[in-house]
Amino acid sequence: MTTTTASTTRELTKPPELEVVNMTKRFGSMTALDNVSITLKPGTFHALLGENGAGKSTLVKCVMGFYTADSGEVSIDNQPCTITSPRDAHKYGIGMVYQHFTSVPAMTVAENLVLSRFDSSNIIKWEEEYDRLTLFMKSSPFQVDLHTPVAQLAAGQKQKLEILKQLYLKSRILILDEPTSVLTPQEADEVLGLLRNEVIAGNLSVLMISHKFREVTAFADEITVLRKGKLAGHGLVKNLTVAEMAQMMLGEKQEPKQVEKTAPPSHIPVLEIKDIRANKDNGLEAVCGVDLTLRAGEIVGIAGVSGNGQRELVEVLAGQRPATSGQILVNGEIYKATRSEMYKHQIFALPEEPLKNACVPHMSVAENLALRTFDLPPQAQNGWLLVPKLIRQFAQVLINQFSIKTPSADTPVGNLSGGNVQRTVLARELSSENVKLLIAANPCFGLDFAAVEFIHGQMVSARNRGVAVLLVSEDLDEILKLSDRIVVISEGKFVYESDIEAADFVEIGKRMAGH
Ligand SMILES: Nc1ncnc2c1ncn2[C@@H]1O[C@H](COP(=O)(O)OP(=O)(O)OP(=O)(O)O)[C@@H](O)[C@H]1O
Repeated sequence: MTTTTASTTRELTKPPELEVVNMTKRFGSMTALDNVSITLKPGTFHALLGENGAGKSTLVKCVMGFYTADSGEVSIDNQPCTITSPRDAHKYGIGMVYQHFTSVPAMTVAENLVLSRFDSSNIIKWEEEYDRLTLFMKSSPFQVDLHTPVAQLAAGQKQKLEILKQLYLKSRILILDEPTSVLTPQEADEVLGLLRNEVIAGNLSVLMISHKFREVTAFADEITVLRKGKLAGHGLVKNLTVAEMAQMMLGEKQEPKQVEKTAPPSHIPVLEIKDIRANKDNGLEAVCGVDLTLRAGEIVGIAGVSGNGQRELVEVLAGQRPATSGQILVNGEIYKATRSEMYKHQIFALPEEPLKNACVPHMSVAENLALRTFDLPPQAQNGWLLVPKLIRQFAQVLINQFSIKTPSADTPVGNLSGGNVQRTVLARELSSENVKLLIAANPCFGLDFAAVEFIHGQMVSARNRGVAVLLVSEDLDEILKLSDRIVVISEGKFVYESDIEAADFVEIGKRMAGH
């Protein structure tokens, strides 16, 4: 069916069929994608599932022309096509939306849209552009104010802009790589719901990488599952249960193993934050005087939309950013977050963006796993003589225990998939039996469901052993599931606090959105 509307700037023809046939991609001796075929039928919402390292990103990067496949082909409406760059993909109507925003914060929505065009000329006639953009916005499934600088948009609006960019570029096939990881559950539902409406109207096809079964069952028509680089299953969502999808991903049945909290939190304060203030990199205040006491055997969740000061607060606690005023006590002693204090009080931190903040990408998995302990026995003798064999053995235990998918312990950590980098850092930070205070920032970002369950279990077990856990997360569901107490951070201030049983979800959503 072809639909055209004279008053709109969007050509509403049916999207083309995208077919990937027998695609293989190797990295050295490692086969990331092994003879995989997938068909994205016109006007369908298709989810691409798989464990961390299954090959999902490699598949879509081959389709987008970021990588060149070793064999196999892509065809559009049964015509084989050569795609060697995202610009080529765009010619065939294929566009991609990433986990992270790609718009320029200091520029307005209109400027970002015009900038995104591959054919932008050197001279831009703004009046004409605004007329065209206004018409385009009217015909779009959602609207964002054209004159607002991107820096002032909430996360949901920014993600809508990323999608609008693709509609503006007339993409008819949208590839989304975990598009909701930075959104609140309400924002995620809104964005996916609007996309689904476009799919139902026959204006778009969507291929979405996701680890969230809730979103897959609510919005997708069809799934394709990858396992260890191979096609592991395919089917219609309406014919499949979540357990069946999970089984396709893992190759085996997995019963959910929820770790229960065993006792209420103690009254012993471990971390006391008193009127702490800290600046952003640009010198403006990010943390505006916050107070919090975290007790042994307690998980406190700090909820908030990213960019509200939580990253800077975690950096202060982890010794990566100075506080401009205020005081922090750990176990009643003044704490300045030095390495020796962290060691003395057994404080462990899982920062955001672990590849950048907690790993040395060109060093091996084994070396990264040993970063905390390489100079301690038994991995080192006399504090300086490193024993590589023991470092590797120690690494192998953690690789098995945390199911890190890596060709070997000697592979550079920068070559692992996002989820496996995260597992490597978690393995290093959570494996210490002695941890007393754990500070975790978005610990499950990008992890597959089995890994999330495992990490959540580890955090609750740590809590049950008396560890004080500060969980900073943009995933509200995660905070509600794990925390004993919830605090909402907005514009650098704690604007809501409640025991989890008494928490008011509507109020939390409002406070997170800055109301
Ligand atoms: N540039 C690269 N060099 C070497 N190996 C790579 C490279 N990119 C990916 N790999 C490997 O290919 C495999 C598949 O990775 P890919 O990123 O496609 O997985 P994924 O399913 O998207 O995982 P995740 O859910 O963790 O993002 C992994 O084992 C990864 O280590």
